[in-house]
Amino acid sequence: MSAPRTLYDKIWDDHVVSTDETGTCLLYIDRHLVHEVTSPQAFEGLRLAGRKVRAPEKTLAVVDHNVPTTPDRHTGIKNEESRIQVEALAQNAHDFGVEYYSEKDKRQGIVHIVGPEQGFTLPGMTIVCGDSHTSTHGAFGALAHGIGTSEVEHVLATQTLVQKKAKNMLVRVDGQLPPGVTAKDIILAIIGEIGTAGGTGHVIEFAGEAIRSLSMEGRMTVCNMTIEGGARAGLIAPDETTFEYIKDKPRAPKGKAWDMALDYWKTLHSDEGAHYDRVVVLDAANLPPIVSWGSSPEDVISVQGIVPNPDDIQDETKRTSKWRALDYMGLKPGTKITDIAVDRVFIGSCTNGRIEDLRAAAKVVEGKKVASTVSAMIVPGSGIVKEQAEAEGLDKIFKEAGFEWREPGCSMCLAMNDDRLKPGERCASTSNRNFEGRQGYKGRTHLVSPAMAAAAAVAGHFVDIREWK
Ligand SMILES: CC(C)[C@H](C(=O)O)[C@@H](O)C(=O)O
Ligand code: SF4
Repeated sequence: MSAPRTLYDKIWDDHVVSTDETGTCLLYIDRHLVHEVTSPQAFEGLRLAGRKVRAPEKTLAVVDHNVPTTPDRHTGIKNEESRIQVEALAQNAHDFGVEYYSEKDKRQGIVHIVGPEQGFTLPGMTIVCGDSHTSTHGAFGALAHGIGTSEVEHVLATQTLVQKKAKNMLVRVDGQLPPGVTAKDIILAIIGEIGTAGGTGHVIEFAGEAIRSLSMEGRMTVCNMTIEGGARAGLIAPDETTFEYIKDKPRAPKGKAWDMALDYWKTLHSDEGAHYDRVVVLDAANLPPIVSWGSSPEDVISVQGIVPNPDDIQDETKRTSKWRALDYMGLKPGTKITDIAVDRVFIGSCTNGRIEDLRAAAKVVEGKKVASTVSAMIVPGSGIVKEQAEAEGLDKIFKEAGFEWREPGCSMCLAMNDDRLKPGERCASTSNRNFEGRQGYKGRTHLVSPAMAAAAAVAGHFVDIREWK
């Protein structure tokens, strides 16, 4: 009998092409997702070296960060820099024979939402993208890494990646989530617990009853933010929920190929007794809805809590940095979270821009109105999500409540397109990053779940979704 292995060990072993004397490996890459921000120099490198893309059929390109999300976007991109990046990807995809979803394609959207919904993301695969939130795809039991631009070029040219193996970490979330508490709250709580460096050097496998009970959308939310916890990647073993999600997706294996794939996928779980270098255990039943108060995703607290006092922190560097965060956020220690008023609400991003997220938000706002002091928008994560939401009438619910209903893209998750906060504006956001300037110069971000963001839009301040009527 061979030694028991973790899910990470298994996928790793199945993809190692060669190992050198230092332990550095060449890994075979099954899928490569490409967006406009991190690919122009990579394609240029290929061009200069006279190289081709090694496996165009394993590569998929889509624009997301720079595309406008306003209904008039078919008239073209006004911002010069954004337009150049988007045009470059279109040209590169054409020149190198890579499938490409432009902003006019219904399948366009945020790269990490598009991959899974096309069945491009499958269990057991190695998946890369020049984007840190590639960890999202780990929800399918795929080993999914974010990579840099020079690595994008390497993968385009060779379909391999140079990697050293990371350590194994297990995060087990036992029990069942209480009503009103979501996958977003799970991952925010985990990051609050382990800190933004907590996963450094590790691949995190998420397991336990609460994780198993999550839908694929919820699992993607959890794996998406693994990167905010410092880990190389996040993983969840595939199960019936996974297979059910994948089954009819356009690029999923069909017929005999499906049966064979399923046989393999069912072996993709950690063996009994497999070794983890670190184990963290949380109890889902104790989790509240969570709100971030500072400028790091580890700065989190229960919605029933108060803004903490940095003076209670022993470590001086940390104390100074948390004071700075409070100053940036315009908050005082002791303020009740539910007394914090918001100016903007953003529901979208690769963390929470999927259909289930929009359903959760719509349920909260149905028949209600966005507060007069708040400007709020919903940005579906992809054209497919948008179409599904419209088929269910969610767009009407949102529009009647006073939300803007936008076209798909990264939007206000990061200030790289026209959607951004003005200096001093405070936003309840379903995205994943809250560092200074992330959503716009001097903008203030509070990370929350879709239901919590929706409730804040209506109330004008944070409210405990568990008490929502
Ligand atoms: C622009 C891109 C390289 C970046 C990332 O890698 O994550 C972006 O998606 C982000 O979320 O900050
Ligand atoms: S939605 Fe945000 S986090 Fe996701 S890829 Fe786009 S910018 Fe990055």
